[in-house]
Amino acid sequence: MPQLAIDATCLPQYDKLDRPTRERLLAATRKFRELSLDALLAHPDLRIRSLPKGQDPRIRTFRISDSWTGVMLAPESGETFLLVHLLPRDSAADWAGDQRHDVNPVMGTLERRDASALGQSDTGPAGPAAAAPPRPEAAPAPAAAARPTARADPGSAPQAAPPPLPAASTPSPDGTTGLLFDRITDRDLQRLGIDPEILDFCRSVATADELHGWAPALPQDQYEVLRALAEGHSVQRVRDEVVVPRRPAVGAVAPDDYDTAIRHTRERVIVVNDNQEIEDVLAGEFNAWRIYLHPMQRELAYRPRFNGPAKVSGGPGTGKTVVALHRVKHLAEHLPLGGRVLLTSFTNALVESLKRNLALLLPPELVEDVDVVTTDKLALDVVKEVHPDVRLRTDTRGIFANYTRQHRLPWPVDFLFSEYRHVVTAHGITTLEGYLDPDARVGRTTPLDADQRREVWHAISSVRAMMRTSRRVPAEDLHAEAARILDERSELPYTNLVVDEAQDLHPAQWRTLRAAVPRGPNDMFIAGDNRQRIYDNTVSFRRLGIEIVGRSFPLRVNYRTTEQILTWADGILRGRPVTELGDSSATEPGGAARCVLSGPEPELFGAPDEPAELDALAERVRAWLAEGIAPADVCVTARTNKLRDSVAAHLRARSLPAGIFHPREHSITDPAHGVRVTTMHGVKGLEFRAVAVFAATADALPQLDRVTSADLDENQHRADLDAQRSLLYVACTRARERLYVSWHGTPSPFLPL
Ligand SMILES: Nc1ncnc2c1ncn2[C@@H]1O[C@H](COP(=O)(O)OP(=O)(O)OP(=O)(O)O)[C@@H](O)[C@H]1O
Repeated sequence: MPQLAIDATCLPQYDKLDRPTRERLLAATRKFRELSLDALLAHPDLRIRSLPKGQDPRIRTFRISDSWTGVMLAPESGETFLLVHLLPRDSAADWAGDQRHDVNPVMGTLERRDASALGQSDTGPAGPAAAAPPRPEAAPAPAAAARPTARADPGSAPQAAPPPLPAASTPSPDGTTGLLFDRITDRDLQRLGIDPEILDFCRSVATADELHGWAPALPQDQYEVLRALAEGHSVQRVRDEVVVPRRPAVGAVAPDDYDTAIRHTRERVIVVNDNQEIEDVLAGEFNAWRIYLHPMQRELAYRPRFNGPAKVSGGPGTGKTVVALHRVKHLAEHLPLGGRVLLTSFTNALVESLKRNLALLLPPELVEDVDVVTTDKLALDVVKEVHPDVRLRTDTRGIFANYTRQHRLPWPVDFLFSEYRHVVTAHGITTLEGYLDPDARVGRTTPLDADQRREVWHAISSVRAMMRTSRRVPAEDLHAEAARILDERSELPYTNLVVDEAQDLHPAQWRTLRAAVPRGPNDMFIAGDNRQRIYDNTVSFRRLGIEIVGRSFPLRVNYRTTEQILTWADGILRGRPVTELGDSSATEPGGAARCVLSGPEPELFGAPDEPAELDALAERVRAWLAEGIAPADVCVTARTNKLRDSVAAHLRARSLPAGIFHPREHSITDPAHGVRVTTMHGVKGLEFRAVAVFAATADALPQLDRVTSADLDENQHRADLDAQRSLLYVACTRARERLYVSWHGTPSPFLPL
């Protein structure tokens, strides 16, 4: 029975079809699944045709309607049909004649090239196809093409005309030609999967921009290899990060085994198993991330075994959460009898969103084996088993403030609270001797002599005792207790643990996590990004007994944000080295993220006062809605609850559908489908087509009452400022296509203006 597969790069074209044509396409695709090969080829409505003699014999066209034609790859081996494009009837044959599909010699993937544009068509550059001008598609972004918005658009007008075919150049006296790939040998290029034709082609490319211009015409995976080399990465690294993850797990794929290659090209191709799946895929009712993973993402998520804790890091939108969710799937599918997986994160809002997405990815029977809870809830549950009356306290700073006032201590409350959070509980210090240890306060800039330390220790111990007596315990102490209880148990609650947004966890929370799962293969899988650390926790995995060495993996392709938005947002962090997750003393290895999407530059607006800023915001939102962006795809974010409320009220007063978004419940006050208005903390982990950041003014960012004064502790002062800078960065990088940032009066010093 024939099998149907769909190339994700053709999905954007589906959006252009009217409803009756879509229904006809669905009916046609069902036939590909239901009829025998002979019946299919003879079907009077489908009118399956080969291309004229001399062109790719594997390509067939079929009739969708009088005006639309489908293009299929129909390999001679096997019975898998790959739907590669949907085109107006009069241009389908021309397009199909220009393309060639091959099996990559090293990666075993199915790639498409515009052979005509590259002068590599079967009929040769002088043939009829070559006479047509190059007609590159928008960059065939891996899988991102399947997203509902900002899709690549095969077959439509080119985004930018490609440069003319590069001409061969003459070597300079030193033997080099000044061309892009001079430093790479032919042998290395071949080993990386570059075939002889593309090798010839790339020998004459002079600049990365020139290469980029040719992207739509080049075989997709070979372009990925060339792009990574052009960015200056070593051959070894390109092999490890681009080639190896794409290579088939078992053996090589023969050059004429298209059937296997189609099934193996999991990044771009979906093999549909039933009619419902066809409908879901074509109707865009599915989430691309459920099916398409970048080879690197797939390799990490589905690697059978890590010999201990593994870490995935990468900038915003690089798919860390997606990888974490797929890892949970893999772990749940391979659980030993009685095993359980914990998926955890920092806030209730993040956990709720993980729960929702996990339910989309896992069948219900696997969801049963996974707990999705915040790390604090985990600790509370563990402690409650022994002390059922204990509750979590959230007003700890207030208790310290009362104590400081009542006892007229010589230190401000923030100093004492910070010693409690960042020294005593962060380092797990349990005795006065431990606190007196010269190393206990490493990194603190306010010195304390031994007598002062005794006094501080006494104050902290007294506040802790009060909180214990009341049975309302702050998270830091709750975790210390949970870790102690777990350490004494022989049976631990989980076999595997996956952490998302790991950058915000406090060391005490990490101790609970470490203690909740036995050490061994696949014990911990950690995803996070220190650029996005918005709470002031710094962590050393090594000191916490979480040994990552050799199991740390960067993700570098951004699927969410346009290049224009990410480049601008990166300016917010300018000059600040990005540190490694779990090792703040090391900087993350270089290699900027590449964005698969492109769009307009962010829009910036400085208003004279708040009313003028509100007016401009309302006009911006109105314009987005007029452009066709759905209200629920628009988010306005502001620093405080008060600003959020006033923005929502103002937008509503201007007859715009806007409601306050509550991230924890993932709910919105009326109207249900309105524009989301929320705080900057509330947008963490989310994404929207259009984001407006309101009131990025000097007095709101940084909010100085949340920043330790430099007199108290310089390092803490810097860390607090960094956390607020990251907050702005997080807010801006939630935008997929449009970003608008406004302020009134003096702009925030964090803005890259
Ligand atoms: N391979 C992929 N193909 C298509 N889309 C992808 C892929 N990987 C991730 N995405 C999409 O990119 C967006 C960002 O993914 P995700 O939220 O996992 O990134 P992240 O690194 O966790 O982001 P952040 O750290 O900013 O929260 C999502 O819309 C996701 O569905």
